[in-house]
Amino acid sequence: MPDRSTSALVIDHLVKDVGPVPALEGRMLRVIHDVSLRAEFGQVTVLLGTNGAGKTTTLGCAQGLTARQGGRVELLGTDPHDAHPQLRARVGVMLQDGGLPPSWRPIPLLRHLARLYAHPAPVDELVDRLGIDAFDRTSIRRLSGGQKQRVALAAALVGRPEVVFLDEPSAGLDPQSRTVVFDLIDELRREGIGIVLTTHLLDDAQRLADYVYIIDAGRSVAEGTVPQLLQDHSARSSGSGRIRFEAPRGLAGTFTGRAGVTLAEVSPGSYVLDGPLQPTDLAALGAWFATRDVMPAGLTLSTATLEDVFLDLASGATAGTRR
Ligand SMILES: Nc1ncnc2c1ncn2[C@@H]1O[C@H](COP(=O)(O)OP(=O)(O)OP(=O)(O)O)[C@@H](O)[C@H]1O
Repeated sequence: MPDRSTSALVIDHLVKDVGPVPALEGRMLRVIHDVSLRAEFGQVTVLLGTNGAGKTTTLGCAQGLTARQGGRVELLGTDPHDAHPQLRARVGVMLQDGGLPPSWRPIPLLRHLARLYAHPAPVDELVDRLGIDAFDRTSIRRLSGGQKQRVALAAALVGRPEVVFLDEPSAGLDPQSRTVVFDLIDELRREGIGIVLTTHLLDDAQRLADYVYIIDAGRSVAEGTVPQLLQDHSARSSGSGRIRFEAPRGLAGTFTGRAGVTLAEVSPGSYVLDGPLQPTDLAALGAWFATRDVMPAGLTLSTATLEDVFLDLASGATAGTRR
């Protein structure tokens, strides 16, 4: 069982340069300017960011794979950069490109990895759970992207890690495998493992995240639970909620909403109530229907999604600045 007196991972004002970069005449490029985050045990912490935002680089520093130029990193209570190799046995890593030896077959590879740990997870159970036996006669190099992903996840979990890093875990998975992987992640969370997951798939983040950090151009720009991020977004933006319905024509001018909440007839007989909607706006709309004796058709309510939050916050810029 993990020691819960510390966080699984703490990153404080991380700074990271890469290079020297030939295209910059050998200068270094600052790709992480200021990233802070905290991942707790028994939670899925999601790093969200556009391509090149700095997620993989941040994870590399978190795992101690690469030196940093500034900031503090504590993985399982220790600075991973100068930690004892034993720290590695307590950490599971699923890399974006798999990082698996291409000539091995999946099950012998997993059995080999299991022998490196004092208390490995039962390989047969992982194989069964992730449907790996269906393609065990194939070497890693010939596996499909989704099959490789499943082997990479099994490899990350075989040592019974206390914290696990999953870089784009659902990339390339068909819907069925995606469900299997998500169920497994839910189970790891219930077992108290700290899960740090990077993705740019907003559905994945919305489905899995206990806490989200949004990284943009090498900086942390927002954090919170999904409901908190949605709430902050709706406070920042008008038009974050929308109710659509069909009703007789020409009624829009008879509705008076709160400040910022407007009813428009967007095409004959099709209405949209738009604005920073609150429950009182639904009540006002219901009362308006009653006084007009209108029974609306096709009434739908849509609110902001994590995608709206992400598009609002992420500039799409990449992370580099010459040093
Ligand atoms: N060795 C390097 N030399 C030059 N640029 C680098 C190097 N390593 C990383 N970068 C740059 O740093 C930025 C951050 O890269 P990183 O891989 O961390 O992004 P990411 O958020 O994981 O992106 P993705 O979602 O596409 O995987 C990118 O602009 C990348 O091109």
